[in-house]
Amino acid sequence: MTDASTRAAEILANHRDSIDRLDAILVYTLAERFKHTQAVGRLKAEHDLPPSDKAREAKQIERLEWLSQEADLDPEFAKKFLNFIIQEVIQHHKQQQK
Ligand SMILES: C=C(O[C@@H]1C=C(C(=O)O)C=C[C@H]1O)C(=O)O
Repeated sequence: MTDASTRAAEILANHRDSIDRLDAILVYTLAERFKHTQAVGRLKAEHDLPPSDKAREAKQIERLEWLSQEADLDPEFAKKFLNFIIQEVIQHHKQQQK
């Protein structure tokens, strides 16, 4: 291997280490979020509240748009990602009402 390719392999390994740590943060963050949404689902089931709340979601999407711009993240991707999670949460809430 040349010096340049050895250096490139080191840089790649460092980036991948960081990516692995960030993936762990994402998994723990999502798990923590689902713990809270499960608690919200229990509360909704106990008090006969609907599984979804479109007004709350609209506020979250608006905030996310601003946050993504601040963070230099594609806002369309951020919206798709949040929507994907919220749809999963709503399914959980529907299950909790059965
Ligand atoms: C968690 C809630 O239930 C649903 C899921 C949401 C979410 O995952 O952020 C937001 C709104 C609701 O449609 C809530 O009402 O706060």
